[in-house]
Amino acid sequence: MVQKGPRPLVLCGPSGSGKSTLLKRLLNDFPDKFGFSVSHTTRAPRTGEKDGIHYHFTNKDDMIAAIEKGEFIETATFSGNMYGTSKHAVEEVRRTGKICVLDIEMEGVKQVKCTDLDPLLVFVMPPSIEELERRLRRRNTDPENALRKRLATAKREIEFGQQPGNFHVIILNDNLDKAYLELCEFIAKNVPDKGEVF
Ligand SMILES: Nc1ncnc2c1ncn2[C@@H]1O[C@H](COP(=O)(O)OP(=O)(O)OP(=O)(O)O)[C@@H](O)[C@H]1O
Repeated sequence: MVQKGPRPLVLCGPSGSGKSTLLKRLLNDFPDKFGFSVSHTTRAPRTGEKDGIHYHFTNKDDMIAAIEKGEFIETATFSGNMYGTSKHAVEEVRRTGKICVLDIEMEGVKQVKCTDLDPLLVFVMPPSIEELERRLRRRNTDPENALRKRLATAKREIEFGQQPGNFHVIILNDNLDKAYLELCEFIAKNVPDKGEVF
Protein backbone atom coordinates (compact mmCIF):
# COMPACT_ATOMS: atom_id res chain seq x y z
CA MET A 1 0.00 0.00 0.00
CA VAL A 2 1.61 3.24 -1.13
CA GLN A 3 -1.23 5.75 -1.09
CA LYS A 4 -1.34 8.14 1.89
CA GLY A 5 -0.24 11.75 2.32
CA PRO A 6 -0.64 14.35 -0.44
CA ARG A 7 -1.72 13.28 -3.92
CA PRO A 8 1.32 12.56 -6.11
CA LEU A 9 1.95 14.51 -9.31
CA VAL A 10 2.83 12.65 -12.52
CA LEU A 11 4.52 14.35 -15.45
CA CYS A 12 4.43 12.44 -18.71
CA GLY A 13 5.29 13.45 -22.24
CA PRO A 14 7.55 12.48 -25.11
CA SER A 15 11.26 12.48 -24.58
CA GLY A 16 12.42 16.05 -25.15
CA SER A 17 9.05 17.63 -24.37
CA GLY A 18 10.58 19.32 -21.34
CA LYS A 19 9.44 17.25 -18.35
CA SER A 20 12.79 17.28 -16.54
CA THR A 21 13.24 20.98 -17.20
CA LEU A 22 9.83 21.79 -15.69
CA LEU A 23 10.35 19.43 -12.75
CA LYS A 24 13.75 20.82 -11.96
CA ARG A 25 12.30 24.31 -11.81
CA LEU A 26 9.39 23.23 -9.59
CA LEU A 27 11.66 21.38 -7.16
CA ASN A 28 14.10 24.24 -7.15
CA ASP A 29 11.44 26.90 -6.48
CA PHE A 30 9.52 24.87 -3.87
CA PRO A 31 11.99 22.45 -2.24
CA ASP A 32 9.83 22.13 0.90
CA LYS A 33 6.65 21.27 -1.00
CA PHE A 34 7.75 18.78 -3.64
CA GLY A 35 9.97 15.74 -3.56
CA PHE A 36 11.18 13.78 -6.56
CA SER A 37 10.57 10.07 -6.75
CA VAL A 38 13.89 8.69 -7.95
CA SER A 39 13.30 6.09 -10.67
CA HIS A 40 15.36 3.02 -11.39
CA THR A 41 16.90 2.56 -14.83
CA THR A 42 19.18 0.12 -16.60
CA ARG A 43 20.44 2.82 -18.96
CA ALA A 44 23.92 4.23 -18.49
CA PRO A 45 24.24 7.52 -16.59
CA ARG A 46 24.56 10.68 -18.71
CA THR A 47 27.30 13.15 -17.86
CA GLY A 48 26.54 14.78 -14.53
CA GLU A 49 23.86 12.28 -13.50
CA LYS A 50 24.35 10.90 -10.00
CA ASP A 51 23.23 7.53 -8.69
CA GLY A 52 20.43 7.89 -6.12
CA ILE A 53 19.76 11.49 -7.13
CA HIS A 54 18.78 11.51 -10.82
CA TYR A 55 18.16 7.76 -11.02
CA HIS A 56 18.95 4.57 -9.18
CA PHE A 57 21.22 3.04 -11.80
CA THR A 58 20.88 -0.72 -11.91
CA ASN A 59 21.23 -3.68 -14.25
CA LYS A 60 18.65 -5.85 -16.00
CA ASP A 61 19.02 -8.94 -13.76
CA ASP A 62 18.61 -6.99 -10.52
CA MET A 63 15.71 -4.98 -11.90
CA ILE A 64 13.84 -8.06 -13.13
CA ALA A 65 14.36 -9.77 -9.74
CA ALA A 66 12.96 -6.71 -7.92
CA ILE A 67 9.94 -6.54 -10.27
CA GLU A 68 9.22 -10.21 -9.61
CA LYS A 69 9.29 -9.49 -5.88
CA GLY A 70 6.56 -6.85 -6.44
CA GLU A 71 8.77 -3.91 -5.51
CA PHE A 72 7.65 -1.66 -8.40
CA ILE A 73 4.55 0.49 -9.01
CA GLU A 74 5.29 0.81 -12.70
CA THR A 75 7.95 -0.27 -15.13
CA ALA A 76 8.56 0.38 -18.82
CA THR A 77 11.13 -0.50 -21.42
CA PHE A 78 12.10 2.49 -23.46
CA SER A 79 14.72 2.71 -26.20
CA GLY A 80 16.01 -0.69 -25.08
CA ASN A 81 16.40 0.30 -21.42
CA MET A 82 14.22 -0.52 -18.43
CA TYR A 83 12.77 2.21 -16.22
CA GLY A 84 10.59 1.95 -13.14
CA THR A 85 9.24 3.58 -10.01
CA SER A 86 9.69 1.54 -6.85
CA LYS A 87 7.16 1.58 -4.04
CA HIS A 88 10.05 2.49 -1.76
CA ALA A 89 10.91 5.63 -3.78
CA VAL A 90 7.37 7.00 -3.50
CA GLU A 91 7.12 6.00 0.15
CA GLU A 92 10.35 7.88 0.93
CA VAL A 93 8.86 11.15 -0.36
CA ARG A 94 5.44 10.56 1.17
CA ARG A 95 7.05 10.12 4.58
CA THR A 96 8.38 13.69 4.41
CA GLY A 97 4.84 15.06 3.79
CA LYS A 98 5.90 16.50 0.44
CA ILE A 99 4.03 16.05 -2.85
CA CYS A 100 5.74 13.22 -4.66
CA VAL A 101 6.58 14.12 -8.26
CA LEU A 102 6.99 11.32 -10.78
CA ASP A 103 8.44 11.59 -14.28
CA ILE A 104 7.09 8.56 -16.14
CA GLU A 105 6.56 7.23 -19.64
CA MET A 106 3.23 6.36 -21.27
CA GLU A 107 3.34 2.66 -20.36
CA GLY A 108 4.05 3.62 -16.76
CA VAL A 109 1.07 5.97 -16.70
CA LYS A 110 -1.20 3.14 -17.83
CA GLN A 111 0.06 1.00 -14.93
CA VAL A 112 -0.18 3.80 -12.35
CA LYS A 113 -3.81 4.28 -13.34
CA CYS A 114 -4.44 0.71 -12.14
CA THR A 115 -3.00 1.35 -8.64
CA ASP A 116 -4.42 3.21 -5.66
CA LEU A 117 -1.90 6.03 -6.08
CA ASP A 118 -4.54 8.42 -7.52
CA PRO A 119 -2.05 10.96 -8.88
CA LEU A 120 -2.66 14.23 -10.70
CA LEU A 121 -1.75 13.43 -14.29
CA VAL A 122 -0.03 16.07 -16.43
CA PHE A 123 0.90 15.59 -20.07
CA VAL A 124 3.68 17.82 -21.39
CA MET A 125 3.13 18.40 -25.09
CA PRO A 126 5.86 19.56 -27.50
CA PRO A 127 4.86 22.20 -30.10
CA SER A 128 5.57 19.72 -32.94
CA ILE A 129 7.59 16.62 -33.80
CA GLU A 130 10.00 18.84 -35.75
CA GLU A 131 10.64 21.03 -32.71
CA LEU A 132 11.02 17.93 -30.55
CA GLU A 133 13.69 16.65 -32.91
CA ARG A 134 15.49 20.02 -32.82
CA ARG A 135 15.50 19.98 -29.00
CA LEU A 136 16.75 16.42 -28.80
CA ARG A 137 19.51 17.16 -31.31
CA ARG A 138 20.48 20.28 -29.41
CA ARG A 139 20.47 18.31 -26.12
CA ASN A 140 22.90 15.95 -27.80
CA THR A 141 22.52 13.05 -25.37
CA ASP A 142 21.70 10.26 -27.84
CA PRO A 143 23.27 8.54 -30.83
CA GLU A 144 21.27 8.78 -34.08
CA ASN A 145 19.49 5.40 -33.74
CA ALA A 146 18.36 6.14 -30.17
CA LEU A 147 17.11 9.54 -31.28
CA ARG A 148 15.10 7.93 -34.11
CA LYS A 149 13.52 5.51 -31.60
CA ARG A 150 12.60 8.40 -29.30
CA LEU A 151 10.89 10.24 -32.15
CA ALA A 152 8.93 7.18 -33.29
CA THR A 153 7.74 6.59 -29.72
CA ALA A 154 6.92 10.29 -29.38
CA LYS A 155 4.25 10.06 -32.09
CA ARG A 156 2.44 7.27 -30.20
CA GLU A 157 2.79 9.14 -26.91
CA ILE A 158 1.31 12.33 -28.33
CA GLU A 159 -1.74 10.36 -29.53
CA PHE A 160 -2.12 8.82 -26.08
CA GLY A 161 -1.67 12.19 -24.38
CA GLN A 162 -4.41 13.77 -26.46
CA GLN A 163 -7.01 11.08 -25.83
CA PRO A 164 -9.72 12.47 -23.55
CA GLY A 165 -9.60 11.03 -20.05
CA ASN A 166 -5.95 9.98 -20.10
CA PHE A 167 -4.65 13.13 -18.33
CA HIS A 168 -6.09 15.83 -16.11
CA VAL A 169 -4.29 18.55 -18.06
CA ILE A 170 -2.23 18.93 -21.24
CA ILE A 171 0.45 21.60 -21.02
CA LEU A 172 1.86 22.84 -24.31
CA ASN A 173 5.55 23.55 -23.83
CA ASP A 174 6.15 26.02 -26.65
CA ASN A 175 7.49 28.57 -24.21
CA LEU A 176 9.11 27.41 -20.99
CA ASP A 177 7.94 30.28 -18.75
CA LYS A 178 4.37 29.98 -19.98
CA ALA A 179 4.36 26.19 -19.57
CA TYR A 180 5.79 26.48 -16.06
CA LEU A 181 3.15 29.02 -15.08
CA GLU A 182 0.41 26.72 -16.38
CA LEU A 183 1.85 23.84 -14.38
CA CYS A 184 1.91 25.94 -11.20
CA GLU A 185 -1.66 27.11 -11.80
CA PHE A 186 -2.85 23.56 -12.33
CA ILE A 187 -1.19 22.42 -9.08
CA ALA A 188 -2.57 25.39 -7.15
CA LYS A 189 -6.06 24.54 -8.35
CA ASN A 190 -5.81 20.86 -7.54
CA VAL A 191 -3.83 20.64 -4.33
CA PRO A 192 -6.05 21.05 -1.23
CA ASP A 193 -3.61 23.23 0.76
CA LYS A 194 -2.83 25.37 -2.30
CA GLY A 195 -2.55 28.47 -0.13
CA GLU A 196 0.48 26.95 1.54
CA VAL A 197 2.04 25.74 -1.69
CA PHE A 198 2.02 29.00 -3.63
N1 LIG B 1 10.03 25.52 -24.05
C1 LIG B 1 11.23 25.12 -24.46
N2 LIG B 1 11.82 25.75 -25.49
C2 LIG B 1 13.03 25.36 -25.95
N3 LIG B 1 13.77 24.34 -25.44
C3 LIG B 1 13.23 23.67 -24.41
C4 LIG B 1 11.94 24.00 -23.86
N4 LIG B 1 11.68 23.15 -22.84
C5 LIG B 1 12.75 22.32 -22.76
N5 LIG B 1 13.69 22.63 -23.69
C6 LIG B 1 14.97 21.95 -23.95
O1 LIG B 1 14.66 20.74 -24.64
C7 LIG B 1 15.54 19.69 -24.23
C8 LIG B 1 14.70 18.53 -23.71
O2 LIG B 1 14.14 18.87 -22.45
P1 LIG B 1 14.11 17.84 -21.22
O3 LIG B 1 15.43 17.15 -21.09
O4 LIG B 1 13.57 18.57 -20.05
O5 LIG B 1 13.02 16.81 -21.81
P2 LIG B 1 12.40 15.51 -21.14
O6 LIG B 1 10.98 15.51 -21.55
O7 LIG B 1 12.68 15.49 -19.69
O8 LIG B 1 13.20 14.35 -21.90
P3 LIG B 1 13.60 12.85 -21.36
O9 LIG B 1 12.28 12.13 -21.19
O10 LIG B 1 14.42 12.30 -22.50
O11 LIG B 1 14.38 12.99 -20.10
C9 LIG B 1 16.47 20.25 -23.16
O12 LIG B 1 17.71 20.55 -23.77
C10 LIG B 1 15.73 21.52 -22.69
O13 LIG B 1 16.64 22.51 -22.28
